[in-house]
Amino acid sequence: MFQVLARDPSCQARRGLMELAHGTVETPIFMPVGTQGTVKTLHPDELELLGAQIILGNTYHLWLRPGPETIKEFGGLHKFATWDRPMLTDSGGFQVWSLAKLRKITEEGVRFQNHLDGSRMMLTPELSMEIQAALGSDIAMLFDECPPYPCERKYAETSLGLTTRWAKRCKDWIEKNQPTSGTGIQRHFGIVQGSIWADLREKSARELVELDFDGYAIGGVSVGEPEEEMMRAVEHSVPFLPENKPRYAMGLGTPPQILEMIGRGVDMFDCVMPTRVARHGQAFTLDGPIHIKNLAFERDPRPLCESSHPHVARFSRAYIRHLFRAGEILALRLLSFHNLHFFLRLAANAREAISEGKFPEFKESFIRRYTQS
Ligand SMILES: CNc1nc2cc3c(cc2[nH]1)N=C(N)NC3
Repeated sequence: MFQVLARDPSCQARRGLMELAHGTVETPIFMPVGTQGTVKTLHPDELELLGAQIILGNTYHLWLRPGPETIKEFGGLHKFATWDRPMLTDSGGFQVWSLAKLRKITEEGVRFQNHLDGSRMMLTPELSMEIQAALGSDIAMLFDECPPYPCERKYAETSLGLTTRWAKRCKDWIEKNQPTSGTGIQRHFGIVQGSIWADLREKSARELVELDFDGYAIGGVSVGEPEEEMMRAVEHSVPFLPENKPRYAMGLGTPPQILEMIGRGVDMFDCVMPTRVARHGQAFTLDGPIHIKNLAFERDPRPLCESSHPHVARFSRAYIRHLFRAGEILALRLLSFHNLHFFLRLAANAREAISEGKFPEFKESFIRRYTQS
């Protein structure tokens, strides 16, 4: 399922290939987030034009609406959304934590109030696996418990025990029901927890590796902790994860954070930032982010960035600023397209640099230029 093609000689960065049911994914990879079955404002053809290899969907959102029955009737999420490349679905653990109200965590699962209509619901490891099988994603995330940041050590310790026991229940469900779901074998990734404690991160990683999954995510990061805590959580987890399996840092991050993580041996990333900040007028450039509403761009004839995709580079900053201030939907689409292209190119350039054995130099020069302005 995963093959390491090249390792940078002076850091932990590696280049790899993931063979999935809907195609091959090169790593390091950035995965656009398509929470409700769409990457906001963009058509699947545009995602292909961007070179997106794999996108994310969310079990929690799609379970609540339109519901797994509808999606199953269309043959799974790929057919429903007409996206025929790989998809990864998150398990709902984090979304219940971050979105639902009145959460109650029990050994059985998480009881909560649906954030759409307030109805009481219960998500369990088995149900999360069942929903993801119905979605037919290429990679399904295990159902985990996400400790808030900050939290007491005791809480983190108890929580990671629950995450491991839930991982075992997911594994039992998979072995009993291995969903080929008509769209080929679905892979499953465990999620390492343990919050900010190195020994708990090690314990969580070892327990998940013992259960043996197709890949491993580092969870409990990008939940409001300081950047150095995020880096340490990865440094304390990666050494206990198998070299020959993909590693996925969930929910992050900025371009510099992604490069720092690649240098620490992380292969996969997802973040809503590129598309979310686009809807607020922020565009990423090699000289750092710009806010298109800024008066400075009123007559600026240049494209958003020198590395912009032709699909967007044909428009001046002045024109996009006008559209954005006029509330034109095209502004949101152009900025979303541009920002995703920026993140996808960052990953593609990182892959090249790793193959050339020059990743540290690439990382340093990118971050220097990106942060100097
Ligand atoms: C935006 N930050 C973020 N941190 C995350 C952490 C997790 C996650 C999603 C995240 N997104 N999904 C999980 N199932 N568990 C851990």
